[in-house]
Amino acid sequence: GRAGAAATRNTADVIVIGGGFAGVTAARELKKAGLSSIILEARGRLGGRTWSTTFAGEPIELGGEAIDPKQPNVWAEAQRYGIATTSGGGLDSFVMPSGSGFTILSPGAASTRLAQLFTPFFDGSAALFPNPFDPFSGTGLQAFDQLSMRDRLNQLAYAPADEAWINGTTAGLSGGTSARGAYTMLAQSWALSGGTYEGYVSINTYGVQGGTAALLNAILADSQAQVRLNSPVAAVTTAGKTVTVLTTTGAVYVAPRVVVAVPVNLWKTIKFLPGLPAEFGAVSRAGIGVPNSKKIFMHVRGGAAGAFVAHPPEGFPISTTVPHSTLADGTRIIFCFSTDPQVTGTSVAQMQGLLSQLSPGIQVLATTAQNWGADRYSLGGWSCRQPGMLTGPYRTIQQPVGRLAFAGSDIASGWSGYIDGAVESGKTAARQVLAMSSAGDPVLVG
Ligand SMILES: Cc1cc2nc3c(=O)[nH]c(=O)nc-3n(C[C@H](O)[C@H](O)[C@H](O)COP(=O)(O)OP(=O)(O)OC[C@H]3O[C@@H](n4cnc5c(N)ncnc54)[C@H](O)[C@@H]3O)c2cc1C
Repeated sequence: GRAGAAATRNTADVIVIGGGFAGVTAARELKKAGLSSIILEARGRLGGRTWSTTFAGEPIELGGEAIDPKQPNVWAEAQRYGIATTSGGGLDSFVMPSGSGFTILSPGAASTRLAQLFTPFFDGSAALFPNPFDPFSGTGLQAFDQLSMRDRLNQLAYAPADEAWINGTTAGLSGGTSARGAYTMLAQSWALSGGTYEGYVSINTYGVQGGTAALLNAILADSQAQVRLNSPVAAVTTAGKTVTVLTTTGAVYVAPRVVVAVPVNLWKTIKFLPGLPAEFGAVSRAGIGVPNSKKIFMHVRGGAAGAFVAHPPEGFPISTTVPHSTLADGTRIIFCFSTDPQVTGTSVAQMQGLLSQLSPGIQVLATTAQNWGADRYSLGGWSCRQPGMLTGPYRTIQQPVGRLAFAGSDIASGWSGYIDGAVESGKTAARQVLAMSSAGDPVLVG
């Protein structure tokens, strides 16, 4: 009847909560297996922590950007849909810590020393992660997982001038201080990169032609999912064979199975009935997406360092700084990261003050930034597990609970913290959904 027809519109074989790479990939994998899905996305756009937009007339990515052949899940998606990759232009110099300031070096000289300094940091990574796509494959993981990146720096007792070259990277990845991020997080990325500094830095070489949105949209089209934007989920209730999903706007969706593909940091904001195992709430409250995380784009002119990469030390208000593109008039677009609560990224004067220290004479013309830490639908930036998480609750939070499967780069087995991890986890969640028994499920029409 009429009431039944109205109810079925909000029904599919699977409800996918969250329309980032993890959720969209899960929907596509489910479609391949013959299951329909509805994607409920809180924002007015898909993509989550990837966001293709423009700045100074150029295409930019305010979130995740680079993909690499060493990241097999996302690379395969680009190949599957015939989406080409891009790579950046030339590089003039590296700007590195020196005394209380900075020095401008040739890329070759700086890279050689960076490799020398980083290599001992990662000694033993291959034993910890012999199969780097299975984070539990190694021996001795338990003890190493208790270490923060700061603990590891301290173990190696670098001379202060040496440590300053690499602690900006460990602090930036950790979300502000090297004491926050787990050493095993970076050790696993290193192992995934083939165990060399060159392999590790090369993962930032390639972008996606047409932006990450082009890749996401290709996967989405294949999923044939219905997409409901502006649909933040407030509650997920399982009763018998039915999961009922309620949005903050009062819409109700029902399905026999659900994929929860929101950031881990958002789990604590959704009311799950019955409640999830304690590990889920504990990790969500502690956080995997790093706090205060910002990506800042700047349109600049001139400067002594030319097109430069900078690695400011821990405590400097911005971290890694990278050239993006050169415009026809010779001005440049560059970007940097910051986890300093005092840095907004939207103040030209503030960025001018900081960049002048890196590349004297540089002129900042305009900026734009995204604060992922403050964003209510990410509550954090890139993923970085904290000490003890991998060998503690991580296995549990990768598993389904009843009719709910969980997805997201934050809980990936391989490249957690990367688009690749989101794609991997979407595939895993779809497999988990397919493995859930369908015996006695309600027959859904629609
Ligand atoms: C600044 C920055 C730079 C990065 N750089 C790179 C890079 O160069 N290369 C790389 O590979 N990775 C990079 N990453 C990481 C990469 O962007 C992420 O790992 C990946 O995009 C995460 O995808 P996801 O689907 O797991 O989560 P998300 O993209 O966060 O998707 C989750 C979705 O859930 C939605 N949502 C949240 N709450 C709700 C709710 N209650 N109801 C419904 N929907 C909800 C969100 O709006 C979002 O769309 C970067 C990340 C950041 C922040």
